[in-house]
Amino acid sequence: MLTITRKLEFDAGHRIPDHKSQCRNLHGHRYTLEITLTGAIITAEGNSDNGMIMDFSDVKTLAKQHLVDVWDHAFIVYEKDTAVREFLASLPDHKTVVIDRIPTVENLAHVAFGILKAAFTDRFGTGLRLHKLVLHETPNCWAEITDA
Ligand SMILES: Nc1nc2c(c(=O)[nH]1)N=C([C@H](O)[C@H](O)COP(=O)(O)OP(=O)(O)OP(=O)(O)O)CN2
Ligand SMILES: [Zn+2]
Repeated sequence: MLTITRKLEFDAGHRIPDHKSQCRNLHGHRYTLEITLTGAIITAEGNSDNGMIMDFSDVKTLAKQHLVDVWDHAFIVYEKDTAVREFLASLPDHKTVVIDRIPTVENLAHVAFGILKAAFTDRFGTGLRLHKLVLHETPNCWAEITDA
């Protein structure tokens, strides 16, 4: 299978409320996101995308629009983490993203995959689709999710 991969980075805060150790504290990461796409190579003479599955700059634009700019410098909080949600709500104009699961790297990868799958699927009528997403929480810890 032929794939292309675009890497992007963003910063976000989170906590894992039930964690046995340090991760129950409010803290943040510089996340690294790798988006792997597959699809037919575009063949359209004279077209800027000719010979590409998708222009890397367009991958970046779409990923920023749907995910990266939404999560960058946000605090990502579990909807049932009431104490933190109330605290964040008390801060004027705070950028908060509420998700329906604990923001572990596994769950963030799952949520990100759903968002980006919808954004990329068959955008050009070439069978374009999100094949794989890798989300690094630290240089040593990451989750990978592949289209079933
Ligand atoms: N399976 C998971 N385990 C842990 C997660 C997670 O999302 N999924 N998250 C954390 C912490 O939030 C943190 O992101 C990881 O902290 P840590 O283990 O300290 O990672 P480091 O890379 O900084 O570890 P070093 O020992 O310094 O290499 C914890 N567990
Ligand atoms: Zn963490």
